[in-house]
Parts: sequence; structure tokens; C-alpha cells
Amino acid sequence: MSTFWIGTGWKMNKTVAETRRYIADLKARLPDEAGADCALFIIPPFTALAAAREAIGAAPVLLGAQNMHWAEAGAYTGEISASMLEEFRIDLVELGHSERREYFGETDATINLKVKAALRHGLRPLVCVGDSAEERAAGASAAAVVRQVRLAFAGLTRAEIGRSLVAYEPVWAIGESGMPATPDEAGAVHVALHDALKELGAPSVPVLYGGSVNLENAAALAAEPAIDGLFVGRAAWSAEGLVSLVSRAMAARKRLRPVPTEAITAG
Ligand SMILES: O=C(COP(=O)(O)O)[C@@H](O)CO
Repeated sequence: MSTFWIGTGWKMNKTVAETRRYIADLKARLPDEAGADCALFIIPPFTALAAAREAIGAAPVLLGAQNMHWAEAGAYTGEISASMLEEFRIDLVELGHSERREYFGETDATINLKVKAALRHGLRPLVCVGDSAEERAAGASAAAVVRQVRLAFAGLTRAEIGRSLVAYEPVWAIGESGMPATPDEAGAVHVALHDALKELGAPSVPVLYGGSVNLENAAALAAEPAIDGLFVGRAAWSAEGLVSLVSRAMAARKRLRPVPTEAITAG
């Protein structure tokens, strides 16, 4: 079974104390699949990264950051560089979330600079792409996100792109007012993203789905063969929530495993 990715971005939530409690709770409930069949990750705010790294210890939980600047250093008040993130030994960095595109003026061009900087520093970019409600209504979802992926990876080698992750997060599906994509709808966009990544020479880049993932829809989304992981907000902001999602998703994923020929012939 290929690795299935399940993780949570905390957005602007959780203090250092809350982060320590979450990770202690997560370690106490850690599912057997974590680290083996399931790459489990958490993405706290910058202020909690040091505490998170310490609290995770040797547990099979990957740590990510929510953003970074592309420059090595300089007069960029309020920004965080890749070298600063390296100090926390983070495993991945989330780039291009639709909230950053909408509220902080991120563009495909700046996301591309950030992806390049992350890779220069050995950080794995988790590139978020998403279609708007208007693009969806016009039947242009796949075209919109394929364009974003091409621009995010412009100028990179196949090997560099191959070290990345992509998350399909429909803008209309995220947050309190979001409506989750149906597994069929998400699956079709994931197929288009996989095709585009194949054309870019990086067919094995995992493509995760995010946007109102919850306990009711996690299994059906995980059962879509083109969905390689789930990127969760609200439903995983408690360790119990994250672990319950892992168990539902991984059970659905296991049912996808092809039956070995010996089992069929043994009758
Ligand atoms: O934004 C995300 C999904 O948020 P939901 O609360 O699950 O809609 C994703 O990037 C995780 O932070």
C-alpha cells in the first residue's frame, strides 16, 4: 500500500501550552499505522514550532510550518526565512494556502519563489491550490488548479518537483461556510492534477485533498484512488479528532488494497 498522508494545519490557533497538550494527547493515542502506511503531520503556528519539535521527540509525527519568505534574509519585517525554519528541523512547509492568497496578496509568482527557496533549503513544500466558486460554476476547476500547479513549479527540475506535495483545496470547500467536495468531484480534479504532474516529469508527487474533511466524509474521500491524503483543519484540531480521522481513512484505504493472486487461486 502506498503511503497515505493525513495532517492538520492549525491556522492562527493554539498557544504553546495548547500545542504541548495536543501532542501529548496525540502520542497517547497514536494509531499503529502512523509512520508506516500513514504519514501523519501537524502544522502549528510559528510560535509553537520549537515546543512542537520538542514534544514530538521520536514519535512518527511530521512537523510543518504554515508559510515562509523566499529571501534568505533582509528587511522583511514580520517574515520568517527558510533558514529560521530549518532550526526547528521541520519536515514540510505549507505554501500558497488560499487564505494567504486572499488576505496576504500571495500570487502564483511569489509562491513559485517560495517553493524554490524551500527546496534550496531541503524543506518539502506542500503546495496548496484551489478553484474558486466561480471557476467551479464555469466547469473550470481542473484547469484552474492545473495552472496554479504549473506556475508553482515553473523553472524546477523533475527531481525538485518530485520532492514536493500538492494539496487540492477548493476555496468553496474550506472553513465554516465551506461545503466539502464530493469524493467523485475531488477525485476528478485529482486525476487532472496527477496528469499535470506526470507531464512535468513528477508522477509520484502525492496529491492531498483539503476542505471540510470530517468524520462523515473521510472514509469516502480516502477511498478515491487518486486522493493520496487528507489535509484537515477544524475536524483535527483535537488529537482525538485527528486519530479518529486516521482510523476511518486508513480502514477505507486498506479496502482498496488489491487482492493478492495467491489468495484468489488458493480459493
Ligand atoms: O484550510 C484547510 C481546511 O480547513 P477545514 O477547516 O478542514 O475546512 C486546510 O488547509 C487545513 O488547514
